[in-house]
Amino acid sequence: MNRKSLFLVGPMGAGKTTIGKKLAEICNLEFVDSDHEIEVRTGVDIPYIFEKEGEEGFRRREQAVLADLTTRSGIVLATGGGAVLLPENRAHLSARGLVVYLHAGLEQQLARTERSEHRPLLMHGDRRETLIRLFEHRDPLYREVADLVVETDGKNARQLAREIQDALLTPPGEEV
Ligand SMILES: Nc1ncnc2c1ncn2[C@@H]1O[C@H](COP(=O)(O)OP(=O)(O)O)[C@@H](O)[C@H]1O
Ligand SMILES: O=C(O)C1=C[C@@H](OP(=O)(O)O)[C@@H](O)[C@H](O)C1
Ligand SMILES: [Mg+2]
Repeated sequence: MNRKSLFLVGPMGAGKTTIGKKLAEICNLEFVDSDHEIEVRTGVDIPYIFEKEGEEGFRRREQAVLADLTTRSGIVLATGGGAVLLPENRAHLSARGLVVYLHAGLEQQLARTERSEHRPLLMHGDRRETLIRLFEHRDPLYREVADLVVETDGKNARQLAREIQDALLTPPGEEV
């Protein structure tokens, strides 16, 4: 088994957290979610960090956690949607593991972020406008770091986990 870690990137609602868990399960790897790790390390939730320190404070904490978690081998890491914003994060993601960009169309992003009390960036203003603006800025950054781009529209989490497993973890010589 390839012990290189798998890093999932993509917009809010792409399914990074959900598919990451499934993927880790079927590949027998440890699952880690950077947002969850930030919450464990700080003892508070992400909306609280945004409220007290703004997005800038959250990005500093995210940067520190990613610098640490990307050094680990044999994990599936679900990142947050903004993990690719800082060049240092992109460098770590590219250099230290296999990066999977979970792509989702706007309608899917909208449907899957309907319940987003824990996503501060979607709490105010028009969710559709926000998702469009973020995606225009970030899509090129996701593509820049990706070893593999996976379309998530119309597929369930189990199918997607299998698809990624087949694409990345098939032992050499056993490809069909
Ligand atoms: N492929 C999928 N098909 C249908 N629903 C999905 C899919 N992936 C994720 N979801 C649902 O969308 C919501 C957001 O998923 P989540 O894993 O939190 O996304 P992310 O971590 O990328 O923001 C969750 O309610 C999850 O159950
Ligand atoms: O897109 C973003 O900037 C963010 C995405 C969130 O993670 P998910 O993509 O897992 O929802 C979380 O890190 C934070 O609310 C900011
Ligand atoms: Mg998530």
